[in-house]
Amino acid sequence: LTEKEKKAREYNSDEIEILEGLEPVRKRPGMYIGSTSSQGLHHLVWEIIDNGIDEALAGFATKIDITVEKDGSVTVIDDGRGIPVDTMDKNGKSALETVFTVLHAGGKFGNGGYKVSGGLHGVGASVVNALSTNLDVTVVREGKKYYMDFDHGHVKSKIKVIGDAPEHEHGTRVHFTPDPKIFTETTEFDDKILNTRIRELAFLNKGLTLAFTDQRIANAKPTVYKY
Ligand SMILES: Cc1cc(C)cc(-c2cc(NC(=O)[C@H]3COCCO3)[nH]n2)c1
Repeated sequence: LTEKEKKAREYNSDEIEILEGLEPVRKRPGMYIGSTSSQGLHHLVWEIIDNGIDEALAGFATKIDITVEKDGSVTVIDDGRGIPVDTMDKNGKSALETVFTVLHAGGKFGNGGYKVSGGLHGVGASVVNALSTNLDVTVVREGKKYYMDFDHGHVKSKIKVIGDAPEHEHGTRVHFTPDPKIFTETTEFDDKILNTRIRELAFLNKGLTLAFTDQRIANAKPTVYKY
């Protein structure tokens, strides 16, 4: 086979999906997050938190922990059911991978009802993934701990079981580093912006606990919001 013939043969449906999936997001980020200024940067956190709020609205998550890590990356953890990890018959990928690599892939709403809160259970997750140099996700559900990570939205390591978990432990942890090639104004999170909106989200979702910790500050303690 000539190189040309090999290339033609390799360009199969997987390529189509990935190109369709996230390339447009990196090409026109403003279409998906409004802008690539500080406001767009913080929108990444809102998208991930919104998915945790959807899980709380569904009646499963009671707490969402948000942390700015020392290196400026962000970790968000909820105690919901955990994003499903089983393989989707549609594309042979795990539901977890699909949520982070396919645009508009999100959770169905129980009663099929229309969305009332922000996100659509995962629609924003793939956008955050596309605009991050690295994103890793850990899911604890049904007695097992699953892990996978991504590089600029592309799968870096496929889903794998990294351990067992007690039956009563469950949830999702998403950790991401915004891409400085996209967020050219700043990739530095502002804890006044974060605290203000996180407090607002706690007020809007009474009963849900949101805790914020800024690890860039020495001996930082969580600020807990609950109404
Ligand atoms: C059943 C089901 C289906 C889908 C698509 C997402 C979820 C889901 C999604 C989340 N959480 C998230 O996406 C983010 C929310 O912030 C904490 C880290 O995980 N919890 N549960 C659950």
